[in-house]
Amino acid sequence: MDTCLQELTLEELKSYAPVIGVTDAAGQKVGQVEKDLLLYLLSMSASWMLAEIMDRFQEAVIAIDRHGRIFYLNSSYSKILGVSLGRLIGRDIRQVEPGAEIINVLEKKIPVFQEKQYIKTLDKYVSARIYPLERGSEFLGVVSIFQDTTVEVKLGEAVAKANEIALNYQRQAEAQEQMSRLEIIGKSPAFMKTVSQALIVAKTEASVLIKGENGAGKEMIAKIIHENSGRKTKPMILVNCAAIPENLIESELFGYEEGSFTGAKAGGKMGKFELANGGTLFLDEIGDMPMAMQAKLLRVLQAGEIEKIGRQRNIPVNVRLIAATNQPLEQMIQEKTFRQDLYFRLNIVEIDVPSLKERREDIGLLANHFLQVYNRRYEKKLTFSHEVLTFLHTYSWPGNVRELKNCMEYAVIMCSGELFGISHLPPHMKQLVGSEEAAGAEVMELAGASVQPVGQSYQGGPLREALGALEKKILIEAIAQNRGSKVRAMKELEVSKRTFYRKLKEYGINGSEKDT
Ligand SMILES: Nc1ncnc2c1ncn2[C@@H]1O[C@H](COP(=O)(O)OP(=O)(O)OP(=O)(O)O)[C@@H](O)[C@H]1O
Repeated sequence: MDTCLQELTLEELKSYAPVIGVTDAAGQKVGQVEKDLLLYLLSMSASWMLAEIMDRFQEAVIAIDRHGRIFYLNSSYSKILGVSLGRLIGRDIRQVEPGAEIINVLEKKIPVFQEKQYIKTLDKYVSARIYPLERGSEFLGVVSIFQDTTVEVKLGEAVAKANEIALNYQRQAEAQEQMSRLEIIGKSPAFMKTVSQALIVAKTEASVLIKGENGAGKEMIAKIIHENSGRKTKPMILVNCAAIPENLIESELFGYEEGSFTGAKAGGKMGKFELANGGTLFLDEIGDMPMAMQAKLLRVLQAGEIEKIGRQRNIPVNVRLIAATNQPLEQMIQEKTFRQDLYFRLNIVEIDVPSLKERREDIGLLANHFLQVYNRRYEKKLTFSHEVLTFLHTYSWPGNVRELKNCMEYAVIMCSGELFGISHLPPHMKQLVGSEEAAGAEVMELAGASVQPVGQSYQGGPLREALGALEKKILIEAIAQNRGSKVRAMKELEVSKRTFYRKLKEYGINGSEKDT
């Protein structure tokens, strides 16, 4: 039978007689051809066409049969992997590319899509789609189609890096701005990292546990968090857990109703939780909170409401909690003096404030700042002598920034001239000048030393004022000798908590607002 070959499909061709007559476009017989030869030629031309098409793809294609033998590769495969096709056809994929994902698909027969796969030997990234090849229920092999995404990935990484740098820069600028607004001094990387962490956590509602030595600036960091949070228009209330007698802590925190106990104030009393409602409650020296109180605090944090003494119904409160400590709470948990459940509730985010000796770059800045502050306050014009500056940089500062601040105030008060020399340092520092202890050693033995008379002669004026000035100096010095710990200074001076904190407030020592 004569036929027009272009119109035949392979399937139709198979049903034809072994010899097929061939006509031209006008229907004229032009010759004949054997069916088998025609079938062969057609199958060749089909696979040749397919290969031609596949070679136009930018994606690399590799196909293996069910035994793992490579039977097809397109030219992008050889370009991306830098291998010649001839060397790979017929080889076992397990030997060519051991560990390749295509081997997993061969074994599991489940498709795999990989976004960013790194090929170490080529230093290239590829994204791949790997499918099992099936005809009906028969498994034939696997095809993997992948793309070289190295340029995109590296570009993406460069953009991410640039963004990170820009973000860091922005964070640093933000940190600087906040620091100057709140008069917080520092430039050391360690301190700047702490400030940056505070700014990040400020935007969240997470409870924060601030750790650091006495006087290192934990309260300052708490202020940064509050001032940069959504609660900044509401109060930040400070509670120094160490300064409140154990029997008063509950009424301080939760308040009481009028007439709820003998001695209760008329009209009752608002507790710190109520005062901080909508804002932030800063619990300083949380390690000093008695165990019974820890349990009550935990209950409040879990329930979001307080039990006011003498009141029937609980009061809902919305308070963000920031706690601070210089004590090893983890060890206290082991010793059963601090509740583990409370620790986890408080320590959603932990921020460490570095001690001053861990950031000596900040000493000069801080010393200068405080000298200017007290020069203005006491109307003086003190400048540092060379020896004092050297000493300040080598001293170990066990009381951290607070000790440095007190030292500056002491010198400005004591110095009658304009040059701040060694003789104007507090006695416990003066005696270290030139000694090895000044150079980084802890002044442990001074912690228990008795307070020395400060040795300033009477300079005129009423006795009441002269005694007041002397009392203030003694308080400052006692705190400095106790490495900034007010609690220890108070015990050493053998005065009641009430008197001690009233005097601190009276003389404006160390921000009396936290000493509730
Ligand atoms: N970076 C700083 N810049 C300026 N002043 C600072 C800085 N750090 C701390 N201070 C000042 O030092 C004193 C002690 O700081 P702060 O009360 O924040 O320390 P603390 O770690 O909370 O102390 P404590 O352990 O006694 O609670 C405060 O008067 C504070 O104003």
